[in-house]
Amino acid sequence: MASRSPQDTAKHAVAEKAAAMVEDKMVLGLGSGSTMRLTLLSIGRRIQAEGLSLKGVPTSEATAVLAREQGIELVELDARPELDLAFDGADEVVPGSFALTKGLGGALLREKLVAIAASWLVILVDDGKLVDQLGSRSPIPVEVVPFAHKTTARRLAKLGGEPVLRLASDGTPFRSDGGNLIYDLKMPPIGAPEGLAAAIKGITGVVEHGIFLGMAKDVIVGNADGTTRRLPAVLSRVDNGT
Ligand SMILES: O=C(CO)[C@H](O)[C@H](O)COP(=O)(O)O
Repeated sequence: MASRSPQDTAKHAVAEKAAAMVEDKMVLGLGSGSTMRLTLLSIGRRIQAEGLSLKGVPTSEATAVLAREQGIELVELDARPELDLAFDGADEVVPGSFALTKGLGGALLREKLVAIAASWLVILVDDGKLVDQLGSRSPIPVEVVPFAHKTTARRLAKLGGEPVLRLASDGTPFRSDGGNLIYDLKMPPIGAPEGLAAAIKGITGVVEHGIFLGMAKDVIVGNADGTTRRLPAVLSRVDNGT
């Protein structure tokens, strides 16, 4: 077997830890990305070994396919508006506030809808994702409607960053599962994410952005040596965007 990179080791460790939190008959929110993929595989192993009966709301088509393969029954969020537990990855996490950047995988809209519906949102990251301020290692993904998207991008630029239209691997504009476009807003490190989040959301043509505030209840960090640690719980919350 090929040896794992330190980052892969961390992701596997955090996936195992997350899967251990699942209890029989739970309805789960299922995020997207490579860490979630490993988490779904770990949950699948528990389903096989223990016969757990689980339902889940997927946040992307890719997650839907894998979750079904693992034996998780898919349900509509409208049918189960409260989820027992949700797992997701993130692109940046600020320890303490649990402010997050998400959406480099392009699933931020459904991810936010699921995050808001979850009684307990657990974020799963390797420790390279921890930052002092959002915007330090990742742009802020912003999902916009295709109509007049260049005009929307010009308005985004007025917030002080550089919006870059995301392209798919074939060079055409990337489309989200909802058929929208994504601009990656390159910003200097963001001192006050609440203000920026509200300003982005206030631009007509913006569907959603990847700043997640006050949503994560738990952050599990995977380390390169295969251990995991939980970040100390958040004491105060800010607007969760509902
Ligand atoms: O927000 C996301 C997708 O929209 C992912 O959760 C985020 O990009 C982390 O992905 P990975 O686990 O592959 O690093």
